[in-house]
Amino acid sequence: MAVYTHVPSEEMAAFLTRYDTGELVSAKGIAEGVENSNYMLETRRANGASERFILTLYEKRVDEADLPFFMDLLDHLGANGCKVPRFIADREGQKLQQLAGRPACLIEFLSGISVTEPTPAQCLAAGRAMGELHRASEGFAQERRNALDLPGWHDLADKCGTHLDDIAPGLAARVTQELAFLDAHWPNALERGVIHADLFPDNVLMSGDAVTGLIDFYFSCTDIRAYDLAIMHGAWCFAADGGAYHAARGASLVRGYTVAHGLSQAERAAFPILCRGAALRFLLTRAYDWINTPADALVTRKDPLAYLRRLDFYAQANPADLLGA
Ligand SMILES: Nc1ncnc2c1ncn2[C@@H]1O[C@H](COP(=O)(O)OP(=O)(O)O)[C@@H](O)[C@H]1O
Ligand SMILES: N[C@@H](CCOP(=O)(O)O)C(=O)O
Repeated sequence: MAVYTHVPSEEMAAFLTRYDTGELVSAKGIAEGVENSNYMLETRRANGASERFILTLYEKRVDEADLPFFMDLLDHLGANGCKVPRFIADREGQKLQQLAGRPACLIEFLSGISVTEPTPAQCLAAGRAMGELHRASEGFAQERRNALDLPGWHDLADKCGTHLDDIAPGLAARVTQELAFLDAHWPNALERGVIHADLFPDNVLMSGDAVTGLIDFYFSCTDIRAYDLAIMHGAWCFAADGGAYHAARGASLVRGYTVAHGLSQAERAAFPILCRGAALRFLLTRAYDWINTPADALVTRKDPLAYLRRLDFYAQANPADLLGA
């Protein structure tokens, strides 16, 4: 359950009077997500027309100072043909508000559902959507450092320390060994650009095989572009429990991306290493949350070991199996 901050309905209704959205009819906390508090709002205008919105209160990892970057990026991507939600301004032109003591924004609602076990056709469409996103972001001039880059993984591993071994015996040593490998082999020279950095199936809204929306840009940053595809590969191409690898999903995802954006020889050659880095990144953030979130907290902790299994897979994978022919 990701509603960390409870907003009384009177406060929510008063908040909405700042906007041209009509009056609040219903507000429901959204169970999905782990980072922020999200509510689905329904409003009704004087003419009876109803509309839906997302209300997000920023918690935990989102720094308020980064919100203008995310807002400008989504404006830019939307203007360049990507299906991303707009941040909605109040009557005075303000998009960033305070609600219940937290930074908060009203956001356009996009329809669609997230898939759990994607088909190759859905992977193709999702890969294409990421390729289009990377193309569309080429004219975006702002930059944001990725705090969860290789030095950031070292920091996280240090913070987790020997508690990693409470999750699985030997995990601390495995992480140290992997960091040493990545320090020696990370492909820093690859092309960089704006990346989403968390384009998991739950952040892609779909209708059948078509992508209807890309959401949750709160990790977006400037980093190696093909690393974004590697993150997607780990998130889309394994059984939901992190078990079996589905080669047909991997081939379709990469094909969709390649059609929309292209993937250079250097990016292909480095892809297994990028996948190892992506797997370690999610292993570490999940492990950190596992260690630091009480077992009875309202949020469902995500399993770090599902990413250890992916890491082990990528460490011995044949590149052709990851990329398709
Ligand atoms: N713009 C949107 N349109 C429709 N649904 C959304 C939108 N933004 C968020 N959601 C819903 O809220 C859930 C949590 O949002 P998300 O941004 O992923 O939260 P978190 O940052 O906490 O992980 C999503 O899985 C989706 O169901
Ligand atoms: N995708 C990450 C967690 C971040 O959650 P999201 O709901 O913001 O995508 C993971 O699976 O570890």
